[in-house]
Amino acid sequence: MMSNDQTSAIEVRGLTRVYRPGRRGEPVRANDDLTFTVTRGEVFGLLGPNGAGKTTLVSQLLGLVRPTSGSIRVEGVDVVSDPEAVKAMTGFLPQTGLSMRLVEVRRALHYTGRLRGQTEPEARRQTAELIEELGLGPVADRYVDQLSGGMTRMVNFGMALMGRTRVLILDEPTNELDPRNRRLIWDMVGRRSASDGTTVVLVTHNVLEAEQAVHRVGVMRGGRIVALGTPGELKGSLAGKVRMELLVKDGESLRQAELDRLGDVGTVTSGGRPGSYLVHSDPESMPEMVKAVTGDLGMTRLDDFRLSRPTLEDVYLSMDTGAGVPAPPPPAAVPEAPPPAARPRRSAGERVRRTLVDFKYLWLEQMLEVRTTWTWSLLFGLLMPVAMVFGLARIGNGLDDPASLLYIVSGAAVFSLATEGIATLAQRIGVIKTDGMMVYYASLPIGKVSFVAALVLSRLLLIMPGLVTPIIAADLMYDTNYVISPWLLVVLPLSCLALSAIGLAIGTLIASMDLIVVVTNLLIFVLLLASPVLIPPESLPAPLRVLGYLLPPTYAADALRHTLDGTLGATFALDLAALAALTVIGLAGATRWIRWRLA
Ligand SMILES: Nc1ncnc2c1ncn2[C@@H]1O[C@H](COP(=O)(O)OP(=O)(O)OP(=O)(O)O)[C@@H](O)[C@H]1O
Repeated sequence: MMSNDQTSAIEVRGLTRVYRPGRRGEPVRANDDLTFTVTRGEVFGLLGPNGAGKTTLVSQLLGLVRPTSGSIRVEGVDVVSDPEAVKAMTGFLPQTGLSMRLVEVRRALHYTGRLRGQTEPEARRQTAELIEELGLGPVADRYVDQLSGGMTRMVNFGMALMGRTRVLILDEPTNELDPRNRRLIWDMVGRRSASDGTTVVLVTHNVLEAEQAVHRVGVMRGGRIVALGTPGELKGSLAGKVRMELLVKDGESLRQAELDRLGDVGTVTSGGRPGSYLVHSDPESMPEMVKAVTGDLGMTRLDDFRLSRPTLEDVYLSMDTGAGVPAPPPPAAVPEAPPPAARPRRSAGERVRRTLVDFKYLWLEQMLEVRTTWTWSLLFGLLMPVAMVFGLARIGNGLDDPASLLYIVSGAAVFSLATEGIATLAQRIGVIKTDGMMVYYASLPIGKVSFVAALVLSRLLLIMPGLVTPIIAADLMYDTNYVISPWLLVVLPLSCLALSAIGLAIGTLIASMDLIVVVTNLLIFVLLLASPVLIPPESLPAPLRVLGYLLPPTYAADALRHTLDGTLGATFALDLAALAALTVIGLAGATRWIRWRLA
């Protein structure tokens, strides 16, 4: 989509990211003045211990985390000013928290392709190819969340490949995989880079395997790149050395005197697990080294020892302990970046079409996820409101009095709507945020409008039965004499929309899932206790009456009641206006507040 006449696909300059955890926490410099380039078609590995800043770096490459200072260009496009363009050309495999877990493997791949802008035939073709290539045939029609951890990872890897993007960012792609599948992943990464010219940035802890797969490695520590080069160049610091690996029996450790003795003949580092040590020395010192091990330590203390040439893992481990760190090479000379390629403007028609396609697949995904909870939804949507009508029959003058009946029916309908719409939608957003699924959605080139619309409309179908069943139930059992006005067609969906928008806004605004649950339950509780939804306001004490009119569901219940008894006057118009305003404020706010950038 964009072209850059330089050969560099990714240019990072002076990139720094400081996190400021809480009010009292010390600022954390997760990335500290990083400067490097990744050439087009290169497989670039990022290695480093936990907390080195690798995930922060890849999140910044995707525009999900905003840099504190410095710049990133992907294919000539500035990530900060145009993250959407970067997402459109980047496939991403996050470390955790992928969505599409409650749909089948085939759909997860297909929908991801469509959300990345593929046409229907392209998405189908690539889905079939990847199922074949990744060996997912036997599980293609199973739900992703029913697969083993390793299989899920394979599916997630396939999702990252959908759309044939120019850049792939893979955060620990081989986690949880067996050796055969690890090999398969590395082979596929190699093929994409060699034949399609795909640029790959991959984070891995698997140094030995990375050595086979990557062209260049950046080793990170404490937010900085402490070594950068090809595996061969990095091993240069240990070139000509002999490597001896020692494994002491039963995970015991060497005593200080023994470490000192080995230290006389070479550099000793930890082998990365208990009782394992690496000694690197000059070939001339080899006889002395063997003597130190077999004579001084004694074979009875050893489980194993072997001599070999150093590997990239040795370089990595030696850096990890601080011993033998190769001096970081000076920052690569980055050529002056060309001005960002002009982003071809999409026509308005094309933008609308894309938004609708995104909406369709996000909505389908949401609707299909509901399959897993349909029994509960059915129970809630159909039985609970009916049960409420009869449970509330003693309020006021009971169900035999038409005025009282209307209050109870519309109150029960709106109460059930508020529970489903406000509480479950807020909690759904909370789960999406806290489970890290937002990372997945935010990494796709989709708009927030389609995302929000798909969420709301998928819930709308679920909550509508809760609104309609008490009306029908009461009509079947009592002679209600409702006025069936066409306004019902406005009031029912508008009430659902308004209360869903409130749920969405609550879920979006509150950061903690626990707090979302408390707030939504509290809202429902207050609604029950103090609202003219269920009881005529005149029978309530004044403070409760006022409180009731502060609650949005009151307007929904009031509008419903007026529609059913045909009193469509000024109060009714006011109710509709309040519901419309709540819808607009809730949806516009949620679209604005949903954090597409994570930090
Ligand atoms: N949202 C955040 N708020 C505050 N600190 C953060 C945040 N995200 C990361 N950090 C801190 O930034 C540092 C780098 O974290 P990062 O996740 O980038 O490391 P990593 O190299 O990917 O680690 P791992 O290999 O364990 O995934 C760590 O000290 C971490 O605690």
